[in-house]
Amino acid sequence: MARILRQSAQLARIARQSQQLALGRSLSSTSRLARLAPLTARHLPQSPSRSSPSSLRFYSTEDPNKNKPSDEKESSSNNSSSSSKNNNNNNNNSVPEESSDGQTELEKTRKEFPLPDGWVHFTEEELERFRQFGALKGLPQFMKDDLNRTVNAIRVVGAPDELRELARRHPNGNLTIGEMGRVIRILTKMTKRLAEYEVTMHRRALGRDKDAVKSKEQDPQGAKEPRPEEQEQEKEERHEEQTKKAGGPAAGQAGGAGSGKGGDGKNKGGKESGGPQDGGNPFGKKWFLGRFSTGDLIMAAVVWALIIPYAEATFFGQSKEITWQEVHKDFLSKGLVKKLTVYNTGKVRVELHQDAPSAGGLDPNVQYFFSIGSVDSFQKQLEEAQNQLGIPLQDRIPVNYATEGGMWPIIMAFGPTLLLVGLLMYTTRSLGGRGGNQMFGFGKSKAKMFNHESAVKVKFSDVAGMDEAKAEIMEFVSFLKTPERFERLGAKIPRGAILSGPPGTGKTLLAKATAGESGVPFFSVSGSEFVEMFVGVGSSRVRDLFASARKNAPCIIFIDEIDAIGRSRQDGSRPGGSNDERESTLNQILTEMDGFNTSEQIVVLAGTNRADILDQALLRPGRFDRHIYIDRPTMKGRQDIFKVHLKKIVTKEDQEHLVGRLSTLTPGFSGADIANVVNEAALAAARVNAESVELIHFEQAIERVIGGLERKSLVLKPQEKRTVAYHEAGHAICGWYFENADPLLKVSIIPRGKGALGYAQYLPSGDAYLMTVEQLMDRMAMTLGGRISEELHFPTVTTGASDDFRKVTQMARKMVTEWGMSDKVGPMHFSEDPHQLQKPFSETTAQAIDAEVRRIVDQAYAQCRELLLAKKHEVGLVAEELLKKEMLTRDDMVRLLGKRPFPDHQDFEKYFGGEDGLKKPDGSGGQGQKSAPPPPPAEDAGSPPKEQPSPAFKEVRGRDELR
Ligand SMILES: Nc1ncnc2c1ncn2[C@@H]1O[C@H](COP(=O)(O)OP(=O)(O)OP(=O)(O)O)[C@@H](O)[C@H]1O
Repeated sequence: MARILRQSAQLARIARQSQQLALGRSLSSTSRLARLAPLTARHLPQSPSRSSPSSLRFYSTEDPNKNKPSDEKESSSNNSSSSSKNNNNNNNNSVPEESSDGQTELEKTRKEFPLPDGWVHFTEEELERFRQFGALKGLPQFMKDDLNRTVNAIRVVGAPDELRELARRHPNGNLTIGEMGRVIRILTKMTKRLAEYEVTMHRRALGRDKDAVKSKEQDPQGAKEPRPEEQEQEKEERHEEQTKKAGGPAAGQAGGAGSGKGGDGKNKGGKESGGPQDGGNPFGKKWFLGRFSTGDLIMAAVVWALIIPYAEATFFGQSKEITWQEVHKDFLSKGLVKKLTVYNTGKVRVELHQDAPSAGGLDPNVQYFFSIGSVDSFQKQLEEAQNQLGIPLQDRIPVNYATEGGMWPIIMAFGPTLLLVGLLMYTTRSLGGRGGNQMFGFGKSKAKMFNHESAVKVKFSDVAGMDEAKAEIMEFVSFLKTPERFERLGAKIPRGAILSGPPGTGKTLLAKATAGESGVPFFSVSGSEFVEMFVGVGSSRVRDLFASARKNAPCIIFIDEIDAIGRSRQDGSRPGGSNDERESTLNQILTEMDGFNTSEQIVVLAGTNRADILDQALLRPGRFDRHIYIDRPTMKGRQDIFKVHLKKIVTKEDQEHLVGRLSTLTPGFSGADIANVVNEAALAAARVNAESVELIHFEQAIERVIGGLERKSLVLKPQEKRTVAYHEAGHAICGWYFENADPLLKVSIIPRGKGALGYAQYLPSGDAYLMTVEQLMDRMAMTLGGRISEELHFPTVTTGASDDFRKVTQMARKMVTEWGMSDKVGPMHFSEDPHQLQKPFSETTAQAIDAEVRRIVDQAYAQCRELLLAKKHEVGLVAEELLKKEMLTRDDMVRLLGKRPFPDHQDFEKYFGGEDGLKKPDGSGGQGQKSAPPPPPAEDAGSPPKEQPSPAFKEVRGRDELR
């Protein structure tokens, strides 16, 4: 009961605060909670004992004054009033006093607040006990005040009988969860009633203030010495004012002299702000629940249930530990013991008969207990003692067994569940992100928004070598900047553009530059970020993305790698094709793009390497109206891109010549490759502590980008090295003597990258877009040069030519099936589709194709063998030199073989000094300059068939390929 009353103290405070709120005071719920918490937490460390008192000793169901004569009753009442006043001189709220008509103020007020059904008035003894708790050392003053106010208020308004019954049933505070719920309900009722009471008292006090002010005005001379209560009142006002100054919760209340007995909630300055204007109840159920959520109440109840038992032990448990001998001698032998309760903690509580304290000269307020070793030994001892005392069997002392520390069973039973629920709530909130209205925020778009002022600094000048694409996309910029220019003439602005092309060609860069130029927000998201394992998340993210975009219009949305979601919906037949989640995401994009009108000024750009697999619905006019294909840069484009990136590094090389030479060396390179080469060159220079980046560093970088790292640790056996040298020499001789072969730059037997034991580098004749049959035949013959050289110089052949055969066969097959270069098969195109089960040609055609492919390869073989037989000596020369030097440049070749019998192409002549060595136009450089590599294999699945034969970047594979 004491505990429950303590809770009422909190409730009183809440009620009072509620009243303050109603009067215009602001008191946040956090401060309320902050004030609730110390009530329990601050006092725990002071607990010397944890035993609980028997509530029966403090409370009874009957009013102790009930059977007393009325004058005695009144005096009792008055005594307790005065005692309460003495105990707490701040206790100026609702302390009933005797009125002139003989009725106590308490009785009068009680009449105004008739008890509802099931409510009782607490006895003075019960209330007094509660006040004692307030007087305990260590309790902060504000809590003591609250407690006293609550006691006084409860004294008038009463409390549900259930509360008393609960307290009686559970003196140790071990409530079940169901009972805790009941307590919450009871407390809610009490709070409401207490609040009503305080408001009434407050109104009454206000009325008295007004009267007092009036009488003062009438009798200005009649200032009297203030009564003690008034002095106390003023004292409290001063205290409140100080609190206000210190930023306390009672802000906004004007100070001033008040008169009359009073409620704490009285408006001391006579100035009421925001108070209830009418007679209605400002603390109606709705209001109450609005201020204190169910969560707050449950929290309070849980804290109460878990912590209060300790507080109770601290403040109420005037307990005394005694020994078994004392129990035997002073209690059992005198027959004072009514019951013994054994707790799981090894303590036994001694419950005495009602009249035992007086009979045995004991303090009735002390709870006695003793410790036992084990339950068995205790039972034995007790039995022996009772036998010894000759207590008859029927009068033996009953022994109870109970669990102490009410919180532990609850924690053990409900702790894990509560923890789980708490964790779940926490995760929900923290993952919920903005708004948190969607489960875990999965449905939130992951698009990053760049603000033009901060993040997107890219301009069109940073994007080199794609003039047509830039011009095309410029229109979007003008639309975002000056939409009226287009709308005036009734033109509809394209809603979006698909930027497609091989990887690293600057699609993202172009989109960023568009945002940078137009100066609008830029939402960047990758198609794969819409994909989640949960169905519906993708479309939800699309919705969220477009909703954010609408809020920030005008703006640009850029969806990179849109093929992750925009793949054709008919592709279900393909492995891993049909996917409901992907399709619903795509549908949502289609819907959103239809949903905004052209005046909304949202431009959607999308980047992909696989425009060919996109759904047709995405590509139709009205959605992605523009298709901008961004190819690998041309010679001019590469020069421009090199210029952009060279600006960022320190080099003293002649810019014009450097750019030209590097661009010549890098046909087929994308913008990203070029950026990488420049960066690698700077790193190479830094590695050797060079002052600036030189040409050699660039060429090393190109070689590294193409061929991978040199593998110095890979040591070949002498015979293997010899085979590799003759193999590479075969390629080099072919490249030197076939007219249509690409000019040779370098031949090496230093292993590089993955599996390449040696390689020959050639420079393809510029940006070749077309190839003749002769070029193809020479290239095939040159590719077969390695194996044929092995045949001619060794008794056996090796596995090293496998990759060469693959390339040759592929070229020959394409000549027959795609390029119409076979008379027998004719001008036909049979594309190879690995997913098609049936070939798109008859068996006869298949045989014809096979025969033609074989014929072409045989022809190339014969052509190569003929040359290498004729140049067997030269092959030997080059191979032996290679074995000596491991790497030969074009100069070495000229030295060994003389000038190449055919002129080289223009760019090669210009930047590599033709056959006279690697001289720059100004005469510098020349001898000793390392040559550069060819472009990387141009096998891009998404680009239109640019079926140039892959460059002869030789890979000699090891034996493991056979496994
Ligand atoms: N035309 C260009 N001008 C200047 N730099 C370029 C150009 N193209 C590419 N780059 C460089 O390459 C980098 C990568 O380019 P970007 O990310 O735009 O390629 P992408 O086409 O979007 O590639 P992917 O298709 O793989 O996403 C850029 O950051 C830039 O440094």
